[in-house]
Parts: sequence; structure tokens; C-alpha cells
Amino acid sequence: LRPPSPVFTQRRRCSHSATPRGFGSTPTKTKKKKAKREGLFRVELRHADGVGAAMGASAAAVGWESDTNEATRTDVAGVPGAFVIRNALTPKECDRLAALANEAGFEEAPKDERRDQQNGAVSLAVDLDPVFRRCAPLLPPRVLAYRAAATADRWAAPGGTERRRCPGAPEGLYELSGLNPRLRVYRYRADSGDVFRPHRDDCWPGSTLAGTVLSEDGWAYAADRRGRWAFRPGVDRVSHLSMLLYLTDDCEGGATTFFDDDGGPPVPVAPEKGAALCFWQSFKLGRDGVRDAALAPVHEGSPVTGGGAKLAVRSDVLYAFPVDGEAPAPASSSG
Ligand SMILES: O=C(O)CCC(=O)C(=O)O
Ligand SMILES: [Fe+2]
Repeated sequence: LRPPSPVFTQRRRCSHSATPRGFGSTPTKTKKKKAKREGLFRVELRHADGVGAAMGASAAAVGWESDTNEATRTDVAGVPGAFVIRNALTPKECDRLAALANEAGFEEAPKDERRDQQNGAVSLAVDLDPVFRRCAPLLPPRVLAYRAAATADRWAAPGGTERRRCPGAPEGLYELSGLNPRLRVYRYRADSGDVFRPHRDDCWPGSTLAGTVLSEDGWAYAADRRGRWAFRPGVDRVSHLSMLLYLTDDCEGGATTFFDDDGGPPVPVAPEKGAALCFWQSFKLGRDGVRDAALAPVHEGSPVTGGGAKLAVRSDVLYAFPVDGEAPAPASSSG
């Protein structure tokens, strides 16, 4: 039996997640030049697809602060499972991350009707452990992912466990385990046509940044004897939630706007400097055949209509694969 093709190859074909993360691309001459600039280093990317390059920033370059205001959580009314954590970043940290992103250099996405992402974007690898420590008590500690209601009862779900139907997922209890250091920073300038059109986010493999090496710990690509993906329970990580960290809020417009599948009114969340907006991702594992959105809301990065640019960091909340979970069947049989 041939193993299924790597998830990353499939992800690139997946239209809704047409937001290439920029890692792993062939480094250009300009990128090499930028790598020498202060605060940034060249990242070596290791994952099953091969080795690529991107830019990273050290903890010293970000200048994480220790004496911070307590992070607080507010649920977003009208968007099940979405919430905002205030004081996830300090204003200084926001400014440093914005400066580092500017230093790395934003790339303008073409204003092409077929693209969801039509804003400025840059990939950065940054260990967000300080942010995770502030936010962890406010994040879902466990997620019970089940494929069918009948199988959900197989797992005892302690208090505080979020339950969601994820037909594509290995079933079981996922444990909270960090934030993805593999970041995208987005920029929306006023009256520029910059926008991130309506879409749902999909899950991403986890990564770990150690020194200058970013390695993927999302899932193993090897297939078991029955041709299913083989996961290393408790070791491999995958995301369940998107985390969007707002670095600026001196703009008019520029909300992250949620749309109701049933035609309810749109819910705009205005950017707030230092706040983190979190919401569910679908669990397609990059596969096109999986239709169930698993509570993942449709949302857009709305245009900025005046004032300064909106800058936001996109990360993912990572969970360890369930120890007693089963690997899912390959895409063709998952419907
Ligand atoms: O910038 C925003 O408000 C939305 C960004 C977004 O949708 C994403 O990162 O997937
Ligand atoms: Fe999104």
C-alpha cells in the first residue's frame, strides 16, 4: 500500500485555506539580504515535505515583558465558541512585533477576485510561550473531537471539555499544549483594497521553534498497514482554534467580521491592541472531501476605511493528539 500523499501537498490544493504560510519557499536574494538585518534570523524549516527557509525573531528581539496586566476573557456574543482575550500582548510587545514584521517585509497579495487573502502578509517564526502562559488558563483545556454522536460516549470528558463533531479527526480527548510559533502577520492599509474575504479557517499542524530550527510536530505522514495516517498520540500536535493577535487599533474599520450560516446579522470584532481573538477551525486535515465545519465560523478581515494600518498576527492554539484516539480513514472515505 502506498502511503497517502503528505497533508501539506493536499493543503495547497484546498481552496478555502488558500493562504500559503510562506514557509518552505525557495529563498530569494532579497530575503537573504533581509536575514542579516537586526532582530531577525534565518529559520530552517524541517517537516515531511523537506527543508525550506523563513524569517524568525528571538525572544530578545521581541522583548517579552514580565510585569503585565492580567489577561481576561470575554466571549463574542452571537459567535459560538469565539472569545477575545485582552492583555495577551503588552503595547510594547505589539510595537516590537509590528517593527519585526515590517523589517521582514510585507508581501502584497494580488487583488485577485479568486483569492480570499488580498492583504499584505509576511511569515515569521516566533516562540509565543510568554503569550501562551498568559492565555492558557482562559483557553479550552481539552477538546473532545468525535466523528458521530454514537461514538462520542466512548470518552469520559472531564469538566471544561469542549465537544465538537469533527468527521475528519482522530476521535478522542485533545489536550491543550501551546501556540503555533509559525506565524503570519497581516497588514490592511486604509482605502487600499486590502481585505481577507469570507472563509473558514482549517486546522494546522503544530510546530516547535528550537533555536533557528522550526520543526513540524503536527502529525506523522507515515501510513499504518491499513493505509491510514499514523499519528503519534501525545506527541503530534494539531490546532483546533485560530488565534488572531491585534498589534494596532488606530484604524477605522478593519474588524474581523463573522457571518452567520443561517443568515443572522454579521458580528464585527473591532481590533484592540494586544487582544487575541480566538475561534474554532474546521478539522479537514487539508482534505477536500470533508464538509462538516465543526463549528468553524465564516469570517472576513474587513477593509480599513481610515486612520493607520491594521496589523494582526495569526497563530493557532495547539492540542496534542489524543492518546486513545484512532487515526482517521484517508480522504476518499471521509465524506
Ligand atoms: O485579519 C483578520 O481580521 C482576519 C484574518 C483571518 O481571517 C485569518 O488569519 O485567517
Ligand atoms: Fe481566517
